[in-house]
Amino acid sequence: MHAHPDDETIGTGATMARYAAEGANVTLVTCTLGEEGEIHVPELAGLIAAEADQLGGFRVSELTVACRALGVSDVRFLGGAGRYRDSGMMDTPANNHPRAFWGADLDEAAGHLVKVFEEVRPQVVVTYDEIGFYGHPDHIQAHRVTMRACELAGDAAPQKVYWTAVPRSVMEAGMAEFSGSTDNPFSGVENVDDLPFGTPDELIAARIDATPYAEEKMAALRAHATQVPPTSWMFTLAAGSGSDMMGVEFYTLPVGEKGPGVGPYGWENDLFAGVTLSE
Ligand SMILES: CC(=O)N[C@H]1[C@@H](O[C@@H]2[C@H](O)[C@H](O)[C@@H](O)[C@H](O)[C@H]2O)O[C@H](CO)[C@@H](O)[C@@H]1O
Ligand SMILES: [Zn+2]
Repeated sequence: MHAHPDDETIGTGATMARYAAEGANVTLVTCTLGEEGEIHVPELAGLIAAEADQLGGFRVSELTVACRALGVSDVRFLGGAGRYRDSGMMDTPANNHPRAFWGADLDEAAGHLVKVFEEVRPQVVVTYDEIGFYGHPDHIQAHRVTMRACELAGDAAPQKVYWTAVPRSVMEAGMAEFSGSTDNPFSGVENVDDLPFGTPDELIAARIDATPYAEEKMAALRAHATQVPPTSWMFTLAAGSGSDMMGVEFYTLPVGEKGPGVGPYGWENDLFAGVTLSE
């Protein structure tokens, strides 16, 4: 359950590609069309919300191409395409748009997700933590709607709910990797504790190694060209010594029992560890 087209790839693209390839039914629910995003493709600049306001429709096409690269075919929008609008960054005027996801009625929005749960019957659901990983209103709302849907769904609720996360140790490695780089995403940050995200390693529940699917993730990132320019630090990381980082994604487990794991903190390498698979 993601907020905008591109989040599925940035946060969980390798995981989605791995499970799709392994034969799991992967359903993506995206809450908005990303109407309020920036545009990093100069020839498309006129689509911006303040002008033609066509970016949402274009990002639907980017999402279609990205999910094809990930091998994911069940791609849905919460309440149907266009029901909820990208709310923009926190405390911007777009927060107050009548269809802004940030202002959605929680139970109404959760009801749309319950309908998906009742149809798909997921054993596992993935979304963001309480701060939406980095504080974007649509990410926070995606968290709230998902957790509310789990409360309302009864026997259609998942056995396990994961939240995307990055271990502090990986953040520190990333800061070291980019310390001398001109496109340092951590510029101005002295200490990993100063970052608004990052989870203590001991609170991580799963380290999903989908390294064999890193290239699928990169292809999907390239599909989101309006949001992820070729100069993005993600491409720098993928081309550098941090390339393995792109194929490994981490999660906490707020709902459900952790299955068998490895390492000092017993990290799972399978989101379905310990899950009862329906026939
Ligand atoms: C990854 C993600 O959630 N992207 C959102 C986010 O995009 C940011 C926004 O454009 C901001 O103005 C930029 O400075 C920042 O670099 C972007 O990551 O917010 C957008 C508007 O809500 C959203 O469309 C985009 O998907
Ligand atoms: Zn987002």
